[in-house]
Formats: sequence, structure tokens, C-alpha cells
Amino acid sequence: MKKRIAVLPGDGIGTEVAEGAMKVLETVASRFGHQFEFAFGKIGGQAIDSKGTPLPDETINLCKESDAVLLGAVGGPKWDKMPPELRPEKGLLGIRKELGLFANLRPVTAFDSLISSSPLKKEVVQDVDLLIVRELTGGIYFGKPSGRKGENRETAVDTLQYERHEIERIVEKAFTFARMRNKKLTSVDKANVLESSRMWREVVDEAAAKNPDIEVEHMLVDAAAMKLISNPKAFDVIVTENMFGDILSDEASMITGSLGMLPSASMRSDGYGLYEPVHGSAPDIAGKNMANPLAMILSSAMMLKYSFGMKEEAEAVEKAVTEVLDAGYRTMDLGSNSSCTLSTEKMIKQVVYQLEEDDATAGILAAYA
Ligand SMILES: NC(=O)c1ccc[n+]([C@@H]2O[C@H](COP(=O)([O-])OP(=O)(O)OC[C@H]3O[C@@H](n4cnc5c(N)ncnc54)[C@H](O)[C@@H]3O)[C@@H](O)[C@H]2O)c1
Ligand SMILES: CC(C)[C@H](C(=O)O)[C@@H](O)C(=O)O
Ligand SMILES: [Mg+2]
Repeated sequence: MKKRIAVLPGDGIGTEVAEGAMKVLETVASRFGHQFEFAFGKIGGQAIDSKGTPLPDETINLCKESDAVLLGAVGGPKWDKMPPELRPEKGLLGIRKELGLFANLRPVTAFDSLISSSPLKKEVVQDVDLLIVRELTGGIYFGKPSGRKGENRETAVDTLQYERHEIERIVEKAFTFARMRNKKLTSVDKANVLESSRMWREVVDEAAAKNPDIEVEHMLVDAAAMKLISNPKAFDVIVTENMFGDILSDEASMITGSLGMLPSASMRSDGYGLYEPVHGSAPDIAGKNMANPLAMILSSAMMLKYSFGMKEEAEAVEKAVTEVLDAGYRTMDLGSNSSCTLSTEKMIKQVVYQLEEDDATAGILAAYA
């Protein structure tokens, strides 16, 4: 299969980890006989510096003309004092909105060999496998008005607004995923305070009545934050609005041991998607060849599965990552076990090597079959 992939490495460790996803995809292409063409675009601080805007039109067009998008990360202290419209994050929010990517899937999987990397107890994290379905193009991130008011700009305004149809489509997606998994859906809101959350609950209840095969529960976001750490195994699929999903997913990353382990897919209904790690540009470790590339690599596996329908290829990538971790290889964020601590580049090489090894083993097994 021939596919064109837009690559937007962005800032900080974004460029380092995007390299990993491309190397892994090249290996997948040669192992499975596909052709992946990478087309590069600028976003975030990188785009501000060279084009004067965090989201140049050519980047939007490049994404629209591609079969899927890979994005590293945006942001950094260099641009933190920029006016709101010229912040790198505006580029990320803009591309999500522009491409209509309303459904952000953030799977949280506890790898057996990383149980001791988590700050939580072994019995709490072992076997956790949950999916956060985060609404991505509405809510307080996009509400109008927003900004400063008053003679001395002493009033700051952010507006939390949701249209019913925006809630309906994300809730429908969440039911679909719950059906494909363990048929349990937890809707997280703040219905004891927010009107948008009360409408959210109404929509979920209506959908629950139409989908009686799915067990549905409502949970307030503060309690959900607590439960995610005390008993994450109680969750299967979590559906929630934009900002709650942002916060809960970083929290949930600690179940896996590191923010550097969480991949994500930002999708619309036709299967088109942008694939990005949950983490940011990590200015504290950027340029040091220390970042964990696995969240980005696992995001590329999500791309293979969800946008290209390449399930076997996606599973091969996930298997290679699991094997590398089982063999004891770690990046710094997963806890320093000196002899097996790898740089970003070496971790990428290890995953590529494992993918090639698995291919050779599959070839040998086929010859004997
Ligand atoms: N999707 C995105 O592009 C995205 C997401 C989150 C934050 N950001 C931006 O990134 C910048 C930094 O934000 P932040 O520091 O709050 O969040 P961050 O996710 O960049 O980093 C938080 C902490 O996690 C560590 N970390 C993150 N990813 C890692 C990886 N792959 N390997 C090892 N350690 C990793 C960092 O070193 C840091 O200590 C900000 O400008 C923010 O707006 C961008
Ligand atoms: C950088 C920021 C705009 C972004 C978000 O809040 O959506 C990030 O935190 C994420 O989780 O993808
Ligand atoms: Mg976030």
C-alpha cells in the first residue's frame, strides 16, 4: 500500500521522537511491502521562527493532501511570552480544529515489564488497560469570548461552551470503542457545578438508553482523578470533555511509569487522523538525546491501525516495543537501571532492530511450516 504521511516534528523533543516514528515506519514498510512517503511541515515555535505564524497555510494544506499526520510536540520557553495568537500551542489547537479532529483517543496500557517504573503499587497498576476518549475541538479551549477586558485589562475571560452535536458525536465514538472493548463506559464531568456538564450527562443518558449492552456510569471529575490512581482497573473507556481529558491523561500516564509512554490518535469520523504523543516538548531534556521515543512510536502504530487499516503491522510495532522493554531496555524517565539505560537514538535503534528480528524469525518459521 502507498501512503503519504505529513510529518510535523515541531519543537523540543518533538523532533527527536518524530525521527523514531519515521524509522519504525520505514522498517514496517520494508517488512510488509508498503510505501510510506514522508512530507514535512512546520508547526509551533519552529513555524513562528521561520514563517511568523504557529500554523502556516502550507502546513494545513500539506496535512489535507496527506493520508495521515504525525506530530511530535510544540512549545517551549522561547515562545512563552508571545501574544496568545502567536503561541506555539495555538498551532496545535488550530490544526486539530482545522482538520476536524474531535476525537482524541488516549490508551493507557500497563506494560508488565514496566510495573516497577510506576510510582503506584504493583497490585494497583498490573493489567491496567483503559482508554480515555477526550473531546478535542470544543469546550473552554475554544470558547468565545476569551481574552482580557477592562481599562487595565484586569479581567481575564475564558468561556466554556459546548454545542449538543459536539457532545453527541464524541459520546457516540466512546460507545463504539466501549463495544469493541469490555463494554463499560465511564462519563466524567462536573455536573454538580457546570451547565455544560449537565447537558453532557443528558446526552450520555440518551445514548445509554439506546445502547443497553454497554454498562454506563457517571463520575465527577474530582472523584475520577482520585479513582484513576486508587483503582484504575475499575475503568474501561472514559469519555470526557477537552480540558478534563487533558488533565486526566497526564495523570493516568503514571500508571504506565512515564508520560513518555502514552500515545494518542486525534481523529474524525472518516478514519483520517493526526497521531501525536500525549507529552509535550519537554524543554528540560530537549536536545539531550534523553527523551523516551516510545509514546511517539506507539502513536505511529495507532496510525497504522486506525487510518491505514494495517492491524498486523500495528501489532508488529507494539510487539517490538513490548519485547524491547521485556529485554530490560529503558530510557531515563523509566528509572535508571544503569546497564540498560538507552539514549533516544539507541532506543529507536533497538525497536527497529527488534522489528527486523521478528521479521527474520517469522521468515524462518514460515520456511519450516
Ligand atoms: N502535544 C503537544 O505538543 C504538547 C503537549 C503538552 C505540552 N506541550 C507544551 O510543551 C511545553 C512543555 O510543557 P510541560 O513541561 O508542562 O510538559 P511536557 O509533557 O513537555 O513535560 C512534562 C515532564 O515530562 C517529561 N517528559 C515528557 N515527555 C517525555 C518523554 N518522551 N521522555 C521523557 N520524559 C518526558 C519532561 O521532561 C517533563 O519533566 C509547553 O510549551 C507546553 O505547552 C505540548
Ligand atoms: C499543548 C496543549 C495545547 C495540549 C492540550 O492541552 O491539548 C497538550 O497538553 C495535549 O495534551 O495535547
Ligand atoms: Mg496535555
